[in-house]
Amino acid sequence: MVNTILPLVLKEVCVRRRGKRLLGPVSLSLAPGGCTIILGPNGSGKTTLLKVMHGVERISSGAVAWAVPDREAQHHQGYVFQTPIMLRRSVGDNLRYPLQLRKTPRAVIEEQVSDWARRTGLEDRLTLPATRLSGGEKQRLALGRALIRRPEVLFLDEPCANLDGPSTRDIETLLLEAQEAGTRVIMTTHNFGQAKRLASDAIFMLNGTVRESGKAQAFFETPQTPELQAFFRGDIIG
Ligand SMILES: Nc1ncnc2c1ncn2[C@@H]1O[C@H](COP(=O)(O)OP(=O)(O)OP(=O)(O)O)[C@@H](O)[C@H]1O
Repeated sequence: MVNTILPLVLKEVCVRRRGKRLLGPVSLSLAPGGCTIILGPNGSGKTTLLKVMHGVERISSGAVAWAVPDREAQHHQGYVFQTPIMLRRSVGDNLRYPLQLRKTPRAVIEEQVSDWARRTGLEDRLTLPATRLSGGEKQRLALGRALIRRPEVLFLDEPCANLDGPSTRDIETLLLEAQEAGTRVIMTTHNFGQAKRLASDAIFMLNGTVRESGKAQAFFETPQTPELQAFFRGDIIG
């Protein structure tokens, strides 16, 4: 059992594909606690950065290091995609699966599944095939399935991109509860309102690099670079 897998430190990380630099050089450090929001125009490298941090995008140069060996750090992370990926099983089995992989005792699994079904508002959907859920329900299930393992770090790529107001609020409530329970959240979004509601700190990506970053209040109220000022005005940049 580890105390913490954080900080996560990226040093001069670059990702190149077919001679084109998609990311970098990026250097940053993420300490425990809070929610980091990654903002930036389409194609600025937000998803690539998130995947590099999660260890599923090969880096071309630089270094990515957790406080513990990578294999150990992997066990304490979750990743939620913009389009939720459902197992072709019932809602309940989707929630059970990550705990079964961990060989959690059956009684504990059932207790956890009913707890997370309640938290995600899916308690009357447990026997339904997950593929039949609505978009908002699927995303709540994807989040519940990630959080049921109590990850120390949770990465989310635009989790509310296709959701309406109430569904977005449900996801944000779950994320705030997760933070209170000790999960470090790192998330991309195009929604400024959501970014302000959730961020304790923020990163602005442009052309594959971090153009500006800082604590949420200063970042949103007094952006320093002309590019972030223009982005907040709604100008087309990049
Ligand atoms: N495997 C790949 N091979 C080649 N190019 C790629 C690959 N993955 C991403 N790209 C390119 O890298 C750049 C950054 O993509 P990325 O998805 O990280 O941006 P993003 O900021 O998340 O964009 P969006 O807001 O549209 O989701 C884009 O130009 C994209 O086309």
